[in-house]
Amino acid sequence: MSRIWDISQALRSDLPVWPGDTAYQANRTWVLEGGCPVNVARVTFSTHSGSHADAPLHYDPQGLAMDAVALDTYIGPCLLLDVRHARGLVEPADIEAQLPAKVERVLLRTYAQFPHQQWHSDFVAIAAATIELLASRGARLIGIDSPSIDPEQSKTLDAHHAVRRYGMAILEGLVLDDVPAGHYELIAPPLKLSGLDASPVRALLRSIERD
Ligand SMILES: Nc1ccccc1C(=O)C[C@H](N)C(=O)O
Ligand SMILES: [Zn+2]
Ligand SMILES: [Zn+2]
Repeated sequence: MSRIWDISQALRSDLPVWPGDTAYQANRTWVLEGGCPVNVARVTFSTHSGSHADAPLHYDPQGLAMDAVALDTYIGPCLLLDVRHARGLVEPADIEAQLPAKVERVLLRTYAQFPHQQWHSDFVAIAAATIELLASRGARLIGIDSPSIDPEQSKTLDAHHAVRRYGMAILEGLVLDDVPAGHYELIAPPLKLSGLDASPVRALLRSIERD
């Protein structure tokens, strides 16, 4: 019997968001009462809310938008690595020993405890050299529990541009506290948001029955 872990943040009104970005907001537009047969809501949120996928368009003006990316990148075998020892940037030395010769998708756990209630500007990001190492091992997707693979104050977005050079996909804002490091099936397709730069995902990990 396989097990499923939900590694997604809840999208909710007190969701911490990137400084200056759009807060998550939901309003009831139809209320099931007095002859109205349904409840319906309207939501407003940033494309980078919670657990999300970046589209190449986010960091490349000619990049593919969210509705145009290949979906198989977000579904398939992945390796979750525990890099809670990393400080500032996850460097190649932080993961090399745990990295197989070939890997398709890598998720990095940087938090001892995911900060659900408050924004931390000093989150751990990823060095461009680490993206290059992952690409050299065949990685098509890099995921992290931090809100970005680059530091909050970065203007050069070195990790995002390394991802662009290798055509990799990005997941950010994952919640990895409850999942032991190891091999899983990742299921985290983005919404088909036409022409947009990112999308929230319902990210799941499913255990792999090893024979
Ligand atoms: N909302 C923003 C507004 C401005 C600049 C960055 C963000 C981000 O959310 C960072 C993003 N998650 C990233 O892909 O690095
Ligand atoms: Zn993002
Ligand atoms: Zn990003």
